Amino acid sequence: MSAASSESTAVSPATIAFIGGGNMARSLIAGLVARGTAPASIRVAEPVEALRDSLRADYGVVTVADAAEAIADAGVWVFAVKPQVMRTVCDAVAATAAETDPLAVSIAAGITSAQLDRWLGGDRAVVRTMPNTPALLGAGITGLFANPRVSDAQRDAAERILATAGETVWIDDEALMDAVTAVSGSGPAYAFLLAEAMQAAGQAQGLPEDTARTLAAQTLLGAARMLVESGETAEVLRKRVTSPGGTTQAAIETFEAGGFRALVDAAITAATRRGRELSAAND
Ligand SMILES: NC(=O)C1=CN([C@@H]2O[C@H](COP(=O)(O)OP(=O)(O)OC[C@H]3O[C@@H](n4cnc5c(N)ncnc54)[C@H](OP(=O)(O)O)[C@@H]3O)[C@@H](O)[C@H]2O)C=CC1
Ligand SMILES: O=C(O)[C@@H]1CCC=N1
Repeated sequence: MSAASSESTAVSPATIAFIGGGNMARSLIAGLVARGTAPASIRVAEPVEALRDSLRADYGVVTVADAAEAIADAGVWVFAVKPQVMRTVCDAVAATAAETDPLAVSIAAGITSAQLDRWLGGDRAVVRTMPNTPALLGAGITGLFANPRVSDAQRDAAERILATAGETVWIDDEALMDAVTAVSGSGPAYAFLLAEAMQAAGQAQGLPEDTARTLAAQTLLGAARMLVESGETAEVLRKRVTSPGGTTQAAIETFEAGGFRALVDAAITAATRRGRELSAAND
C-alpha cells in the first residue's frame, strides 16, 4: 500500500469499498458477512436509497450515496457497477486512486484490466474477476485475473474476498475471462432457464405447478451435487440414468435431434462475443 495516503484519512487494507450495491454486490456482501468479515469494515456506495437501506438492514454494512465517501479509507475497491458506466465511475475516483493506491477489484463483464488501469490513471493494481450469483449461498465460483502490478499480498486479499463467495479459479490469460463469463458468470441463468422449461413441460403433462416446480428444482440440485461430489464426469452420470430403450433415452434423443449441443455452443459463443463487445463499446 502506498504511503501517499492523505494525512486526515488512514487507508486500511482491511476496509473494502463496494462501488455499486446492486444484485451482484449484494451476493458478495452476503458471503463476506456470513463468513466473518466485520460489517463495519464494508462500505457500499449505491445511488438507489432503497438498496442502501436494505443492505444496511440485512448486513449491517456502512452505506453511502457517493463513491468518494466509500473509498476514502478503503484499501480495496470493488467495482460492482454495470460495464456501461464503469469508465465514468473510474474517472470520478481516479484522483483518489493516485493518492491512496488501492487494490481495484472489478466484477464487470467484458471490461479489461488494461481499461480499468488506464481509467484509474495508470500504474494501478487491478484484479478482474467474474463471480456468479450463487455467491449469495457461498456456492458460487469466481474466475480471477491479476495484472502485473498486483502484489502477492493483494492477490491473497482478492482471493480471500472472492473465496467467501465459493470456489475460485485464477486465469493466466485474460482473454479467457470472456469465456469464463459466458460459462459460469451467466451460467446460473442457463440452469434457471432449464428449470423454467422443465417446470412448464411438467405442467403441460398435468402436474400441479408447485409439484412441477419442486421436481425440477430438486432434480437440478441433486444432479449438480452429483456432478461436484461424485468425481465422475457428466457423461458417465448421464449414461447411468439412461436405461436402454427407456424414458431418458427418449428424451435425450429428442434433445440431440433438436441440436441441443450446438445450441449451447452457440449461446456460449454469443455470450463470449458480447463480453468483447462490452469492452469495445464502453472504451
Ligand atoms: N448479475 C450477475 O449475475 C453478475 C453480474 N456481474 C457484473 O456485476 C456488475 C453489476 O451487475 P449487477 O449487480 O447485476 O447490476 P445492478 O444494476 O443490480 O447493480 C449495479 C448498481 O450500481 C449502481 N450504480 C450506478 N452508478 C453508480 C455509481 N456511480 N456509484 C455507485 N453505484 C452506482 C446502480 O444504480 P442504478 O440502477 O441507479 O444505475 C445499481 O444499483 C456488472 O458489471 C456485471 O457485469 C458479474 C457476475 C454476475
Ligand atoms: O449478464 C451479464 O452481463 C452479467 C455478467 C455475467 C452475469 N451477468
